[in-house]
This record gives sequence, C-alpha cells and structure tokens, in this order.
Amino acid sequence: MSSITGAILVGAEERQGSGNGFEAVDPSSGKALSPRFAEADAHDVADACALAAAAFPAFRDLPPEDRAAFLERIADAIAATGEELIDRAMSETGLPRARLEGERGRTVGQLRLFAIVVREGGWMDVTIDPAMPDRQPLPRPDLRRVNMGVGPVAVFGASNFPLAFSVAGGDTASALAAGCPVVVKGHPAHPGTGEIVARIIRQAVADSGLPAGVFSYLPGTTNALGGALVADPRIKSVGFTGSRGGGLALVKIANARPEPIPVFAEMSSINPVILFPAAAQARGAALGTAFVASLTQGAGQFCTNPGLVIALANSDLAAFEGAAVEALAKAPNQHMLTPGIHNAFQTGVTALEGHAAVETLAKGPVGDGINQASGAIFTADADAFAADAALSHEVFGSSSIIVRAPDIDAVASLVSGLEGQLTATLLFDEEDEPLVAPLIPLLAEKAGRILANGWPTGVEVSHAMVHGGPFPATSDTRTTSVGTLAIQRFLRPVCYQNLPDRLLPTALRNDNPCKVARRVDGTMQLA
Ligand SMILES: NC(=O)C1=CN([C@@H]2O[C@H](COP(=O)(O)OP(=O)(O)OC[C@H]3O[C@@H](n4cnc5c(N)ncnc54)[C@H](O)[C@@H]3O)[C@@H](O)[C@H]2O)C=CC1
Ligand SMILES: O=C(O)CCC(=O)C(=O)O
Repeated sequence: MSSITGAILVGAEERQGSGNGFEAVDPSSGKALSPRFAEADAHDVADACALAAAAFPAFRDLPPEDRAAFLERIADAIAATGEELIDRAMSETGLPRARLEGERGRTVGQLRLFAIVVREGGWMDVTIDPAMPDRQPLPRPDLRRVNMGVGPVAVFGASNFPLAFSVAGGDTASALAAGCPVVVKGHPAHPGTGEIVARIIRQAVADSGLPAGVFSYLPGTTNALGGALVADPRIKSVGFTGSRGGGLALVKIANARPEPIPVFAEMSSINPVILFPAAAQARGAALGTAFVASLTQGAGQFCTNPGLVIALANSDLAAFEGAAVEALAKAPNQHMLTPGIHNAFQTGVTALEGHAAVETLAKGPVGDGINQASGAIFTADADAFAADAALSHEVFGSSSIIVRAPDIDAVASLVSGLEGQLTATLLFDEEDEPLVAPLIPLLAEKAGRILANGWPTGVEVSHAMVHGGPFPATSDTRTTSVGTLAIQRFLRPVCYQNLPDRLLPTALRNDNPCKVARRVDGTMQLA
C-alpha cells in the first residue's frame, strides 16, 4: 500500500486541508499523478510553528548522543526505503533511477555525517575563560560560552534535488543537528516524494520519544504559504534553495518582520570556468568534451552548472569549441523537472539566440517529448559580454556562453565584473601558472569554492566543503548549505558569567560531562 496520502503533517497530526488541493505532474508525460495533495494554509503554518516552538527547549537540550541517534534513525529508514521512493521520485521529476539512487545515498550519508558531528561536539565551540579574581587592576569574571540552536527553522525544499536538498536534505539535517525543530515547506513539484520522506522523519521523532513538534511537513503551491511560514514569529531562521526571485522574496519578508531573521538562500550562479592557453593547446578537445558532460548532466539543472567559459581568443580555443560542439550533438535529450523550469530555460535560450552580440555555437538534439530541452552553447566577445549584465544571468539548464578574451587582463577584468558565484573553475597546465596565480585572490572574492582542473557539478559532502558564495549565489556569504559547516547557520553563542557549576548547561560544567574538546583560558584541551 502506498504511504502517500496527500496529507499535511503537522507534528503527529494528519490533515487533509480545506481547498481542492493539487497534483504532482509527471514531466515526461504531462500527466497528473494521484493522489491529490492538500494545500497547507496559514492555519497549518501557525499550528506547526506553535508545536515547533513548544518542542524547541527539549530538543535543544537533548544530549548530543540522543540527537545523533535520532539523525541516524532517519538515515537508516531512508536507506531502507525500497522502490516506492525511487519510483515516485522518478515519476515526479523525470530524473533517472541511477541519479535518484545516488541522491538517496547522499541524503543518508549527510544525515550520518551530521550525527558524527553532533557526537563530536566541536559545533558547540565550548570556550571557558576561568575567573581571575586577583587580576589587577580589575578581576576577571568566570566566562563560559557555548553554541546552541536558534529555534525553529523553516526549510524550503529544492525542485532539482528531490532528496538531498529537500525534506530530509542538507538544510533539515543541519538544523536538526543544531537542535532546531524544522517546518518544511515541500516543493510542489515532488509532493509524493516529500511525503514519503516526511513520514519517515515523523516516525523517527515518535520512535525517539521526542516532542511531535520537532518536525512538520506543509505541502503547497502558493507563495502565501511560504510567506506565512517565514513571517511566523516562532520561526528563527530559514534555509532555501531555488530561484533568485523566490529567495529574495523570502529575504524581504524576513527583514520586514518585527523581529528580522536570517535567510540562508542559495539562489543563482553561472559558475565561471577559465580556460588557460597551455591547457587549451595541450588538451583542448578533451576539455571540450568534459565541459559538455558537466553542462548537460541532469539536463543542466544544477546550481553548479558551468554557465560561462572564459578563454583567450587564440587558435587553441578551436579544439575546445569543436569538441564541445561534437559532444553536444550527441548529448541525450532530457526532460526538465517542471513545465515552469522548461519554459524559463526556453525563454533564456531564445533571448540569447536573438541577442545581437551573441553567436549560437551549438544546439543539442531536439527531442520529440514534452518538457525536453536541448542544450545550447553560445559565444560572445569580452566587450559584448561585459556591456550587457543580462548575459551573465543564470539560465537554469544546459546553457553556457564561451567568452573570448583578447588577453589575460581582459580575463581579469571580466572576472572583476562578475556577480558572486558558488564556484569558479581554473583549467590550466603548469606553464599557465604565472597567469593563474594573480587571478586566485580575485576569484576568492567572487566565489565560495575554487576548483583546479575539475568541473563544478557534483558537490562533495564533507567538513571542508563550501557550497555558498557572495550574492546572488547566496543571500548570506558567510556560510555553506552543503557540508558540516552548514550547522553554524542555525546556532547562536551564549555566554554565562559567574554561574555556579550546577546551574550551567551540561557542556560547560567543570567535569566536562559531554566529553568535548574545549578552549580553556585560550588553550585547546582535548576531551
Ligand atoms: N540556482 C539554483 O540552485 C536553483 C535555481 N532554480 C531556479 O528557480 C526556477 C524555478 O524553480 P523552483 O525550484 O520552483 O524555484 P522557486 O524559487 O520558484 O521555488 C522554490 C520554493 O520557494 C517557494 N517560493 C518561490 N517564490 C516564493 C515567494 N515569492 N514567496 C514564498 N514562497 C516562494 C516555492 O513555492 C517553492 O517551494 C528555475 O527555473 C531556476 O531558474 C531552481 C532550482 C535550483
Ligand atoms: O552539484 C551539486 O551536487 C549540488 C547542486 C546544488 O546545490 C543545486 O543544484 O542546487
């Protein structure tokens, strides 16, 4: 029996909503998928947020071991989902089985990684400056600092990663790891996939003996729903992956609240790739082929998609471009995630095709199905690209512009003119290094991750990863939405001055009952 009922999950309660609801659509056929999903409204938002606020103190103060075990319980249950999850995600997104199975593995892996992080305790950053009663001219008080969860977090699932960036994705995993209850606004493009995962989290909440408000799932299509969630005074932070317009709308709502809150929105990036001359000469064709593989992966529906190549306009570029044209002609035509995303892609590509200063270098094969997008590669010269800001806007999908720069100064000037990016990629050989080195500090100002001789798609979930970057890549450049640093988004530091040991939070007590590494009087002490 299917575990998908179309319900709104407000803590332990299931609701059917009052309106007509909505259906998921299979992007490969355009057909609606049953069942109908309830449309959550402001009433559901208020109830979910009230429950989350009530659950917060107990969840925040849960011993790290118990919170880690809760994350592992969710991970184990997602890992054990059989075909139903993958089949439903395939129907709702058009993504292939292997990709979704990989994404399930990544989702499980990141939950387990956060469990390790929670147990290890470094996230608390326990810092103790012991009292110095005899210090002259003034004594120093006893000061003890620890990080703790900020409160309930609103999470907006992404359309393009129905598992790893959705209901139990990185935002949810890092918020739960930080001790924050989560209210998910599910993405309307994959509500069934969302519900299966939401039910798993809800069951883990119950099996772990946690208050039901630790997790709620609100399916819905309206902006009013997302707006009400961000505006609710009990929500203390927001995680979002999606469009620039959507992310900015939520930032505006969050800033207009009587109590403004942070929004961690990952929005738009064209991920510049810089091709240096020696690399172009030595292996231009191989790089051109690899470029198209990265560009067309998942129909280009990655925020890390390489939407811009900057190269020196010399004869060696021909091999790169020629191989890219050949590879694009063979690239499989893929369904895009939703009719809306497909339309946005077509609009973006049509605008570039019609742009007076842009030449269409190659188009991929045209499919005969609906919502299918053929990839597109354009070229422009450096002055034309720099003269029109629209050319550096994200076209979400397999679309990229190769910009031909006359010399390395023009490359630097193009980089300086770019908006903030998630990634910047350098393709170079050893002989190129004198040209590469001066660009690295410039790129570090622009991007959250700088890669040498690789491709930006496919983000490792690890401790050192930064999947963030200056605006508009994200709305808050100080952190990441992938990797363990993501937990910091949902923490705040609290300092306790001169409290008796018995009244301190457990992690700050003298005998270190949480067994965490601590900085005491400026020196790190291992547990
Ligand atoms: N850079 C990236 O990582 C991604 C970019 N996109 C871009 O977003 C476009 C649309 O795709 P979606 O994934 O549907 O993104 P979206 O930004 O339209 O929607 C994401 C979520 O935010 C909600 N939302 C959007 N605008 C809102 C508003 N004004 N108020 C309240 N809630 C709002 C939606 O209901 C949905 O749950 C794509 O064509 C593409 O341009 C999409 C996915 C990832
Ligand atoms: O490339 C990846 O693995 C992550 C991409 C991503 O964050 C996105 O497309 O939203």
